Amino acid sequence: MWRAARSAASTFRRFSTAIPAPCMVHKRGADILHDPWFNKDTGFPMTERDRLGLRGLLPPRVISFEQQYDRFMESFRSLEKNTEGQPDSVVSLAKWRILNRLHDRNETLYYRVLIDNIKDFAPIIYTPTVGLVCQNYSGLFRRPRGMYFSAKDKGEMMSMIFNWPSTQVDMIVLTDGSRILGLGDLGVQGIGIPIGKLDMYVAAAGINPQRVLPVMLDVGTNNQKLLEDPLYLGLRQPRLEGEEYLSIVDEFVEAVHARWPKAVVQFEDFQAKWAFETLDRYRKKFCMFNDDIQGTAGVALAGLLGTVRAQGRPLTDFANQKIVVVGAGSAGLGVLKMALQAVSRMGGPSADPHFFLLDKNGLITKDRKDIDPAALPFAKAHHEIEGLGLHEGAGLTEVVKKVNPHVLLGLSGVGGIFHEEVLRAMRESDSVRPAIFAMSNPTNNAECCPVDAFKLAGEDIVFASGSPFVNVDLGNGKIGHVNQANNMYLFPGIGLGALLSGARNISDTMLEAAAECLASYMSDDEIKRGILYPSINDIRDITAEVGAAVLRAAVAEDLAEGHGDVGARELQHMSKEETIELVRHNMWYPVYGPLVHD
Ligand SMILES: NC(=O)C1=CN([C@@H]2O[C@H](COP(=O)(O)OP(=O)(O)OC[C@H]3O[C@@H](n4cnc5c(N)ncnc54)[C@H](O)[C@@H]3O)[C@@H](O)[C@H]2O)C=CC1
Ligand SMILES: CC(=O)C(=O)O
Ligand SMILES: [Mg+2]
Repeated sequence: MWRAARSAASTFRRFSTAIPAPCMVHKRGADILHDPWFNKDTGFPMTERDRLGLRGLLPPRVISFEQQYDRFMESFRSLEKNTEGQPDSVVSLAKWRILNRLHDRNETLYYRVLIDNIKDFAPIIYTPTVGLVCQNYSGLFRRPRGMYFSAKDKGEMMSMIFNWPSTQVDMIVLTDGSRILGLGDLGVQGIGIPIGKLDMYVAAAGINPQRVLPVMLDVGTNNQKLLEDPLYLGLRQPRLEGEEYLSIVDEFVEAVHARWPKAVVQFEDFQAKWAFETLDRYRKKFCMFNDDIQGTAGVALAGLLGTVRAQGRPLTDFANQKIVVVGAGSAGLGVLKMALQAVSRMGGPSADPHFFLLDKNGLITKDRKDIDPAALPFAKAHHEIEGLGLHEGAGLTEVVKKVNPHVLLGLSGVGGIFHEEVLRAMRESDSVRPAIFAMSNPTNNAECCPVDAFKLAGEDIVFASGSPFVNVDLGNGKIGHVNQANNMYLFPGIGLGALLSGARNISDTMLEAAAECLASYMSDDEIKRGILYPSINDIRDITAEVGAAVLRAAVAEDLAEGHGDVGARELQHMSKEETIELVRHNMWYPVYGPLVHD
């Protein structure tokens, strides 16, 4: 098992400074064993046991990293076997617990098993299981991870930020818990999302785990069930609104930038109104982005461009694609905004995109009363739809039947909304490869499952979901490929590229560069087979490419101030290959480093 894992690991090792600089430790004895960053469990060599006061605190035999790795994987496989036949949620939480215990105990081993087994473990530490973990957080809570700033901390955040033990923080993922995946307002329990996203940062972008900070901004919750739960761990008050809310976010971002002025901040799973408002408020002021609006947009655009290639059409044909987007929240609107920019680039300012946007009240038109200003650019005018027999508020089935779209894309959070009639209607699509993107998370919130999609919409479709599903056996040796259209393919590279360029802020051009890089990663042969995104096993490789593309875009726009030893001028003179090498070289890789000098 180790041998196989090691060969995958050797791919990663190429990108890293294989032997870490000697890392000396100021702690002694049990304090080292209780510090997951330094702890090697039974792997401490005798010299370190002698000199760090560890003798007698461990059983005498020294076990190698490889043996520890194999032992963990064996326990994991036994757990899988022993929980066979139990409900999915029980099995998933048991798997999460065993990984979380390792995370608490020994970070080096944890991140190594995570990196080497990312395909198996991403669904546990990330979507879908992370959703279940958030829902059950109060019961699962054993020890804290990350930082919690609450409305009660107003006026104190500047000093609180110095309670964080690491001297340097590079990457922060921040949530207020108001829209966790498609699960709604989970209050303080949403902390699981920043933790999972940052685990992906370590695995995919090689951000040093000592330099990441998951943050929960607890401004209350409107989830009545949580407010009534005696074990709920967050503030038991309704959410702050308006200026009161913004003053809390303002205070937090000021505190963070006072201590770590160059940290990149990713806003995650904020309800739409605050997602847009905070992005607007901060994006020109410091290096931040909103993953749900901007990361998702890039991943969706890359997939949409892939569907044009899958039809055997030139990319410029993107401007002619009829795309029905279901869900007009932070993700759906982010996707359409980026798609509109792409259409304008391809077809010029007079380009006329064929986008149809629906929310819970149906098709959005300019006749909509109290229309969300962010949805207005995508609202259909009467003359654009009267020929199709469509109207304000038309339902999804009617829209699909009358539009015959090339693409049906769901970011609604509503499980099963692409029901039988909708999927059957996609058979009449004007595309030779109709595309169905059921992007909502977690699994139960997907707009449809791939088995239904291939069965009802036809075997020639291209399919993508936000959470992982297995490929579909279509019989006769044919496979219906299931893509995972998830922002995990971009946010690690956006964050890493922004960090290593020392970008003052994250521009649209940097985000476009990320999307284009992902779009061009796939070969024509893969695209023809309906494979739009790389295997998650290649996530470090794709992240290196995306990170370098983002970095080059920051340099080209004169936003890069440099990072560490590499200044802005040096970045300007780097070739494409050199930027990729720089990014790879900066990726942290988990190996036990010596804790004492020879
Ligand atoms: N695959 C990925 O990478 C990502 C997936 N998502 C998923 O997208 C979903 C939505 O996220 P946000 O846009 O942030 O949420 P949101 O709450 O801002 O927006 C949801 C939208 O769906 C609409 N909607 C609700 N019920 C509907 C119905 N029956 N028919 C049509 N539209 C309906 C709402 O009116 C709203 O416009 C979530 O499930 C989230 O997990 C979000 C970001 C990234
Ligand atoms: C993937 C993600 O960011 C979401 O579902 O919110
Ligand atoms: Mg999200």
